[in-house]
Amino acid sequence: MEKICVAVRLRPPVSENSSSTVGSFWKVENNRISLHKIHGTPLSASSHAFDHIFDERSTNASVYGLLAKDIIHAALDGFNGTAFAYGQTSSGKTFTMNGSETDAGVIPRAVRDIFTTIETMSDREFLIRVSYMEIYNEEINDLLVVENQKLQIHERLKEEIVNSAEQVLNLIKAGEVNRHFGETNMNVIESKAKDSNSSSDCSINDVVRVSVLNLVDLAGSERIAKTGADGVRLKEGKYINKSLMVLGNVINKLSEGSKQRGHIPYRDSKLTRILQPALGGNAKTSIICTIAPEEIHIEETRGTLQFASRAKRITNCVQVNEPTFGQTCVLTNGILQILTDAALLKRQQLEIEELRKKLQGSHAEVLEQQILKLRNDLLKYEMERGKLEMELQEERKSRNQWIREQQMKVENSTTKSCSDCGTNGSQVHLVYLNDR
Ligand SMILES: Nc1ncnc2c1ncn2[C@@H]1O[C@H](COP(=O)(O)OP(=O)(O)OP(=O)(O)O)[C@@H](O)[C@H]1O
Repeated sequence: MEKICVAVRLRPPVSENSSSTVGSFWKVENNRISLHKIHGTPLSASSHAFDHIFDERSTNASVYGLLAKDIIHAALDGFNGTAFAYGQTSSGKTFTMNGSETDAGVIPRAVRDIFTTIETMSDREFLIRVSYMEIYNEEINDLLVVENQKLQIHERLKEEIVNSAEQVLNLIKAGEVNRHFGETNMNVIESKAKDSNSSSDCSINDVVRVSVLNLVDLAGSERIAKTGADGVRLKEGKYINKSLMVLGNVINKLSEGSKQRGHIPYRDSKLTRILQPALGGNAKTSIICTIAPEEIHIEETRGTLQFASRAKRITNCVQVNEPTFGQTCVLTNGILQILTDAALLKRQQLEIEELRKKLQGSHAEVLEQQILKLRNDLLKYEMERGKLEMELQEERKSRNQWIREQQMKVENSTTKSCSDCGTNGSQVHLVYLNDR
């Protein structure tokens, strides 16, 4: 059992003067953030402690080091991992996940870290697959394939096999063009110990570890209220809010004690279905909640801090994704399942049945083709035979005709020369005919 790691990051004020003209401000002390009255005491109801708090001077490097690095390294060891940013619009989610020109965010740092770490892990070989998608208006769009739009949760996203950080970053850049709002970036990491061919038995070295790493940049949670959106934006806001509302509900439920919690509504939104392993499931998870320091955002910030406090109470059940004795892992659409003995047996029976059907099918097909070929050959021979028979009859006719002519000639000449030589005319015919 492992608690979700939750941090809060305060972005710098938009204008230098904005914080000095207000009556209250957020103060960061160690791992605690509190709302203070100017020249006054902290408001006790607005004081929260988290795993980490990053003030306005923090860098993406420090956020990555304290919040994401462990998850990325654990993913390379076979654990599922998720890191996502949550917060109101313009509070710094994209700055944290993607970064800026001068300060790369969690995603590019993670991608680079994955490949540099793999270099050092000389005892294992890795297969890294990347998919990149967004959830927009409660629909899943594949950002790597423009035609793959409005996918169902069970439909496969394109997974690109990659072998360098640059390749992944280029894919993200290309996918960015197709993007609307909220998105999920998913890396599937598969690894196997090297030199595992020593025995024909399934040794521990043959075990493949498959882990899924989700790096998620969520949309802002309050578009309708703050932007006065209408039309398409209103629809977007409605769906984005639905995803985030369900995410809030799931976190609320999970934060309650296991006895009270009851049904967890993961299935109520695409986002929570995808994040299910990260929330109360088998994954190491970090959430970075971004907040704005300005007084006009105090209510939103309170909401974000409440979300963060609840998330902090969630425990996940984290285990490495490799089959233990009697178990096998299968990966379907990025969701990893570990099969028990019974499930494995059933699966194998189905596979055998399927193979048998295929085998029977293919055998019958081969026989049918052979029969068809034999039939064709037979037909061909019969036609040839008919043709030859006709030719033979023609031949016989013309020979008989020729024989008759020769007989007549012979008879004539015999009558004429019989008295000269006394030769038997029929003998000449026979020899001639045999020579033709
Ligand atoms: N920690 C930070 N340090 C410096 N600048 C920041 C920081 N956080 C945010 N900013 C700046 O604040 C602005 C808004 O941030 P950002 O776009 O990341 O917000 P967001 O939460 O992703 O918004 P949205 O929900 O609209 O996508 C950007 O100009 C960004 O560069």
